Amino acid sequence: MSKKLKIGLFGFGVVGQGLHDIIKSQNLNLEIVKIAIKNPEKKRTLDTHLFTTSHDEILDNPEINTIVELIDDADAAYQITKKALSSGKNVVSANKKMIANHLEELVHLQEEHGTSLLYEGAVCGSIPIIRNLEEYYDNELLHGISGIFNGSSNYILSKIFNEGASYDSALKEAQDLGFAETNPILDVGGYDPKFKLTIATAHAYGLFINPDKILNIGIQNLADADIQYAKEKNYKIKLVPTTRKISTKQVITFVLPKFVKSDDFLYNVENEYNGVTVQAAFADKQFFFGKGAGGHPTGAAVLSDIAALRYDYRYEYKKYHQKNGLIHTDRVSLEIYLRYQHEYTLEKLQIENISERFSRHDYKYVIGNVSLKSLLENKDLLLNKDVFIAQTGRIIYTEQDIKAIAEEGILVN
Ligand SMILES: NC(=O)C1=CN([C@@H]2O[C@H](COP(=O)(O)OP(=O)(O)OC[C@H]3O[C@@H](n4cnc5c(N)ncnc54)[C@H](OP(=O)(O)O)[C@@H]3O)[C@@H](O)[C@H]2O)C=CC1
Ligand SMILES: N[C@@H](CC=O)C(=O)O
Repeated sequence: MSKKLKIGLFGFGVVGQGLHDIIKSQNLNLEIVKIAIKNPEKKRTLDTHLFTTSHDEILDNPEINTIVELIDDADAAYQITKKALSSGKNVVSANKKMIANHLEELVHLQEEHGTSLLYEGAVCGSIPIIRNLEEYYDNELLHGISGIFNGSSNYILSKIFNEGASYDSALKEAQDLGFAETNPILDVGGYDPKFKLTIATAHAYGLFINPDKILNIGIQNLADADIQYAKEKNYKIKLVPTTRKISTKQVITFVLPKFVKSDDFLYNVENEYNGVTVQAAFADKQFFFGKGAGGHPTGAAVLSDIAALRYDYRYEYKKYHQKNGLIHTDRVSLEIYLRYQHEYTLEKLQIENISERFSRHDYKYVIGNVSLKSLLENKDLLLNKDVFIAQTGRIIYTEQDIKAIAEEGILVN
């Protein structure tokens, strides 16, 4: 018989309410004892006695054995999670920013206190990618993961490409539908998919990478000229995070808009749907597809984690404990499309091997190669409204680069 879960829920917004809807529609061996919210004046759909603004009223309640953390404040979420794990309560969270920024510490806290932190809902909503990476793929065989990890930016891109909508109206719709983060720059600026990529990389390769060391360029500078360029070539633009093993010991990571061709799985992933492509040595390409945002899809992933706790499930972080000697490096070049205004941008980024160039007073672009290191070092330049960058999908490195990284042990963790 599975144990009864007595839940303290933090957050009753899009995901908290989505989870509640699912729980009440089923006969599960669990009870939500109390719900913490921020604003006591807000009208609620449940009895007021269930709500509190005091975190400690939940965290110090010995009857509550499980914390479900679904708030939109990463700092407060970190404090809640730390206290809960340290005091013997298991935690389910969907807060990718909090988890990505503190994962290594949270892993140690779980080990120290024999507690469990599960977060399937934090990465690609309803897609069960973390448990698959954790349980199924051996890192020797896993070449890489990439995909669409952010529902809001994909929603915006779908509306722009398929319906000719404006960027601003599509963003407003994504916000109204509850897909966007409270600060939507996290979505459109590629931060949210970067946090998800950080977590996925920990489970894929056992690497805890500081998110600040991962390049994230988003879609906020996308202009009509870029859309027209993509359409003329029959491409769609998608925001694509990538983690890739470039040798037996080296891993690269980045988040960039990408020109996606019609034969790519990602081409038909539209609106708030996400897709994760896993490339493995023998299984070859595999593709996971599902809703990446929204109260019910995310609530379903959170409930799956809650259910797993009834059977004492915990992530083992096997690849981390294997001490596989993998290092995170930025020593590769990427082929990119770069729209720019001033020649200075090309010089500063050190664009090489330019294969295509167009220059008109109001629209200039090149297709060429740039090092990931240079993109990271010049991120401020790339945020300038005059600049838009998209990867073509070609990653360039030589045997010499790989040897040099191995010899120098260059780490960007
Ligand atoms: N929306 C989505 O599709 C998805 C969201 N997530 C993640 O899930 C989490 C929740 O997102 P979402 O439901 O959309 O956010 P919402 O903004 O809809 O809801 C946030 C909830 O958190 C409460 N809250 C905020 N700060 C505090 C605090 N300090 N103490 C107690 N309660 C607090 C708010 O209280 P009040 O009601 O009083 O304002 C509100 O109920 C975020 O981490 C998000 O990144 C993950 C996957 C998908
Ligand atoms: N803002 C996020 C919500 C889910 O993680 C997204 O749009 O994907």
